[in-house]
Amino acid sequence: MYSSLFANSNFLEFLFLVSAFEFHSTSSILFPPRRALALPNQQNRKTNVSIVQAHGLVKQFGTFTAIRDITFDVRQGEVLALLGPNGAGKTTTIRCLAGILQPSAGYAIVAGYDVRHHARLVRRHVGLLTEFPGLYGRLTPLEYLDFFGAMHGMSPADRYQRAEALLRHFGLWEARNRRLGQFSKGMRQKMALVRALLHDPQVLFLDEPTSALDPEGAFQVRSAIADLRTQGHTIVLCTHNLVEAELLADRIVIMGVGRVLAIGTPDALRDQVLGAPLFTLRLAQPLDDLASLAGEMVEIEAVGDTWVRFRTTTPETTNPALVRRILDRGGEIVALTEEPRRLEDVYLHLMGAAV
Ligand SMILES: Nc1ncnc2c1ncn2[C@@H]1O[C@H](COP(=O)(O)OP(=O)(O)OP(=O)(O)O)[C@@H](O)[C@H]1O
Repeated sequence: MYSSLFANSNFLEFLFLVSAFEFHSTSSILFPPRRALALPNQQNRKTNVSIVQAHGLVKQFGTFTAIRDITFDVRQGEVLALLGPNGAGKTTTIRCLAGILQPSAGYAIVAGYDVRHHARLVRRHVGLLTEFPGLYGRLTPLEYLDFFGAMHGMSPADRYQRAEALLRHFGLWEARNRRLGQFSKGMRQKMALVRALLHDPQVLFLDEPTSALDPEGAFQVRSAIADLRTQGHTIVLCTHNLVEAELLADRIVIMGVGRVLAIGTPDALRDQVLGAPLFTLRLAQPLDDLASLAGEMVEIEAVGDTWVRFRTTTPETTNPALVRRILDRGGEIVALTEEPRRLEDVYLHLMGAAV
């Protein structure tokens, strides 16, 4: 019976919150009071301060090593996406960072606290949205949030004020008197986001927040995350959706099974894995010295009578100069297009190399 309880993600989430509450209720004298509530429309700023630092994290389950040598940081106000195949260790990584799993080796500092030695403090300062969040279907949104706000040690006035602000922000205020059991999946996921944000956490961990949703629900939740990003929330997002990662994340960590393969902005990953931007220039008529003419300015990948495909790291200055040169020689340009360098190609390339 206990094993089935522990296997239930709702129960784990409940433990997560209760343990945060226990700490708060016994230690409020030792630690400073909560920060003033930040309303959802307040603008936060991006800074270079690392609010999440993972150094050589390892997690073993018995003899099985789920993650090894995981190292990255997340700056304040940054959205970092963890991308990787099934079983790569994304959930294990964020569970270690959220203070739910004890790392087997390495260390991590989250919101100023060591996850190994101050897991409860870490849990108090982070919000976690699990892949399949459970809601209590018989409660209304306000009852539900009031319950979890109390768990976090918030006063009744704070609980109501914060719940109202968040429900309004996420377009759920009109549904405040409906039971959660009547909510659509998109609404439920937004409620789970509201709950994760209720105690104004410094870092938000979102584990595949759109994976179980239909396109409309996924759009709603993605928009909500984009809003949070605009406001400067610090977010770690696990996803399988490359478009979502590119849309929402400042930087992306690509994981192979149990380890980090690459980290960077989408453009930096493209440059790193696929090389410099690639362009194709097409002419109306053949131009005799096209290859030598272009070859002096750019790195040619392929060339024909009426076209040339080339790379350059400085397209802003090099491409106009190349165009001028071709026109001066009497060439007639039909098109100059940039070849798409898709994040999917980066991902597949890295997965192929990692096998
Ligand atoms: N409690 C556990 N006990 C034993 N093995 C576990 C446990 N939790 C996770 N694992 C294993 O660790 C590995 C990484 O799992 P994890 O859930 O972190 O991957 P993931 O990248 O989140 O996968 P997915 O994309 O499928 O959600 C998997 O092989 C998984 O079976």
